[in-house]
Amino acid sequence: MVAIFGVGKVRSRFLAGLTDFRHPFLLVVHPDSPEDWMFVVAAGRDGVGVLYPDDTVEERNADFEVHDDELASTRLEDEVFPEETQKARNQNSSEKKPIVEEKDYDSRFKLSNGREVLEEKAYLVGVARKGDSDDSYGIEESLSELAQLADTAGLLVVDSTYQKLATPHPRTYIGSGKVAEIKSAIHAYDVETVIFDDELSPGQLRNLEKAFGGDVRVCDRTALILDIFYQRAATREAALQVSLAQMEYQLPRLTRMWTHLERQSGGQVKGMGEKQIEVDKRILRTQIGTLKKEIESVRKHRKQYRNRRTSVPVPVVSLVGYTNAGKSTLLNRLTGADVLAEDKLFATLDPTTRRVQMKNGKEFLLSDTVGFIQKLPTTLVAAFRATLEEISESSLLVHVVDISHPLAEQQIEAVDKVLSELDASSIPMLVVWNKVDKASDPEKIKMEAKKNDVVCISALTGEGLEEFCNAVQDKLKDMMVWVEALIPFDKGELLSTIHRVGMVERTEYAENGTLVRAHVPLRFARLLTPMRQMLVS
Ligand SMILES: Nc1nc2c(ncn2[C@@H]2O[C@H](COP(=O)(O)OP(=O)(O)OP(=O)(O)O)[C@@H](O)[C@H]2O)c(=O)[nH]1
Ligand SMILES: [Mg+2]
Repeated sequence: MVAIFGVGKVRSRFLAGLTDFRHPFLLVVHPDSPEDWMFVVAAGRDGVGVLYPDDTVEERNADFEVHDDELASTRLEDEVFPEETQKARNQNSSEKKPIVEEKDYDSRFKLSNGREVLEEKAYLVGVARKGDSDDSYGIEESLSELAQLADTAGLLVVDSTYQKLATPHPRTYIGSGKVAEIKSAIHAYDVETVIFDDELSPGQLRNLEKAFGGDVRVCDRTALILDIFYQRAATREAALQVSLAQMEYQLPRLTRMWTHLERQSGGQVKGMGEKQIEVDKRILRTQIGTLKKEIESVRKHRKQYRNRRTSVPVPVVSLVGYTNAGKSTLLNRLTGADVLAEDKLFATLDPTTRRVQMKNGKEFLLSDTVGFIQKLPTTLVAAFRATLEEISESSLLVHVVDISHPLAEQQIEAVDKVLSELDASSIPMLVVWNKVDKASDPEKIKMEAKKNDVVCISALTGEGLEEFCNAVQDKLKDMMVWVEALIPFDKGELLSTIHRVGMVERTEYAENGTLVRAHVPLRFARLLTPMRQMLVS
């Protein structure tokens, strides 16, 4: 039997993510002798690590640094594992001494966007599949997006390369000639991290690290996106979802950590690897189970909240679209909300819903959601199911497109693909071309938009926003039903709700109430059934 004693943050050169060296860890102690901690398990982007008290200090110094002084300033973990963190604090408050000494690579940390990040040199590698259709993201565009992701994660991209292949190499993803070429580039640029544009298998990751040798780390697009999500998760729900996605990604990759450790220690830990991998996997599976349960309870809570909200018949409109398309800017512009909007990928992780009040008194709820990207890791889509349910239960989707982007068409396709994965393709959709102010030929774009039943806007300058709200109303009206009802005079509030959420065509005062003819949301029409019957009788 073991007891999970502390939760905090860990710094590790190969366990932690590329740039943000802080990852949650669990300190597992023996209940009979709590001073003898048994092991620390830490979930970092490059694997899940386990550190034992018997490990030599050299080994720990090489790969694992734990800073218990960071426990005091942990925000995310406070929210993820509040109780455990508290216990860890109590445990550590008496002896503030770090387990291992601080290493000198602190000098390599830089401040970026108010965060402490290590600007590592990264080299990007992609594979162009022979026979891929021309209308998908091209390899150069995909690599330039990968560079943007790397930049968002705080890395310094020094160069990139790609290879045309019919199918990726099963052992090393790229051919041996390309491996040699990258190896030279690693030496020439002093590269610390090589990032592949597609998800690599655990075996490919291992073989590539071996081939590049030294301290060079290999990671893939999925790990990079997971790291960005990890850096940006600011709420408990987002943190839970990202942790789950990270752990599911790491589970099959656990072996890598052990081979790495064996290599680092010159084979001293050989033999214990196999057994420990099983222990580690079991711990990780238990953790995954706990996280799933927590996320399920968040999902239930969210559903209850949604049900409560839908009892008020205001339609919910969700903004969907490629990352960086301008969804949050549009929400802010229309509602005066203060959602973070910036020129970085995945600025928004949590849905924010605000009421939009139009000039004519009509209103709807507008929800901002997490952006999509091509090659979106499936583990992330699965982990973010609770958040994304917001989308699948809305009355209308507004697909925000950055029309000034050279690959706008491919981005639209990528978004449609994710929406169909979420079973949301059947929800009515309004397409909005945003950033028209930035387009090279705005007039041409606007003409094109008219032909395609698309609204052109600039969330930044405010151009086209009235037209946008009218288009939303028109779409919502298409989903309403026609009712004629006699509302008794003592139900005045019902009449004002009809005006607020429906489209009133006519009202007439009769002897025993107000006669209303209007388009109203279906749910609301049901509420009016007795008053509709009054009219018939
Ligand atoms: N020129 C121009 N820039 C815009 C417009 N709308 C948004 N932007 C900029 O585009 C960048 C991304 O905007 P966000 O609103 O954060 O995009 P988002 O779709 O919410 O992105 P994620 O949250 O990452 O999915 C910001 O730098 C905005 O200032 C626009 O209409 N014109
Ligand atoms: Mg956003």
